[in-house]
Amino acid sequence: MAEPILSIRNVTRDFGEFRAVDDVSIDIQTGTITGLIGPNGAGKTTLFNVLTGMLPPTSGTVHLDGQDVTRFRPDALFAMGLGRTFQIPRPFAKMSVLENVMLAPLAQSGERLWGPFFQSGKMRDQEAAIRRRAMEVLDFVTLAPLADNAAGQISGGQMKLLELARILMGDPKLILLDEPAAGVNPTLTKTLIEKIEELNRDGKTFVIIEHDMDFVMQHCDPVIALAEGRKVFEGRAEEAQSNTVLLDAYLGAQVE
Ligand SMILES: Nc1ncnc2c1ncn2[C@@H]1O[C@H](COP(=O)(O)OP(=O)(O)OP(=O)(O)O)[C@@H](O)[C@H]1O
Repeated sequence: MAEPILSIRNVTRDFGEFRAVDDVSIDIQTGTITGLIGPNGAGKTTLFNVLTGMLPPTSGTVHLDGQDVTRFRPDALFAMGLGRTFQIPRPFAKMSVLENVMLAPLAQSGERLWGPFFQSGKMRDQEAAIRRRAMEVLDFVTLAPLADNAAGQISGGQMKLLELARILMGDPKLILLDEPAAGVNPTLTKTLIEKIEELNRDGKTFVIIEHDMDFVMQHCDPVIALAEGRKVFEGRAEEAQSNTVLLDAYLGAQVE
């Protein structure tokens, strides 16, 4: 098998005495849409935060494309092709949808990368190129008609599409989505799924945290489950549904 795009080895993350992620090892294969499931508090978002450099692991390693990126900063990882969205989108509310997208590479790749352009006389050309690219990605995520609207005024589902547009500015090869369908109406969820599948056919790899089991069953393969910080299942979606360890984990979490 080809080298995994992301290799997570024995990752543990403690908050004081509490172990939120416990010795997790996962290989994400290039070209897959992996579903990451598990009851509330299982450690899914914490694992994303470790993978994207927002939190250092207490121990363990993360390799991206074979390179050890453990403790790399989010902007460095974004520049290397790792994009992520958040459970709760947080656009700059007063800025337009287009401006939010135009800011993405500046805010996330850092001045190091873009600084020289802005110091040179090419600034205006550069801004026009960023604007063109931003309109392209807005068009792709179906938000072009809302380009001039304030980002704070669009719906929650549209904000999720806006987040996807922002990370697409970096042309990521690996995209981590945290609950993309949560709180999104069925029409926009359908659009989001179509876009994910189109990007996937184009070669982009996805890891998706999602509670909606229909979504996971239909669109994710493989499925990985965490419970109380540990990996308790890895396999096909159909197998997840009848896995007793996993069912116990969900029932246990409900009882608590
Ligand atoms: N910064 C933090 N400080 C202390 N505890 C934290 C912190 N972040 C997360 N935790 C704890 O770690 C555990 C795992 O949380 P996490 O958000 O990763 O779970 P999750 O699987 O993403 O849950 P959900 O599905 O509800 O989003 C929870 O018990 C949470 O309270």
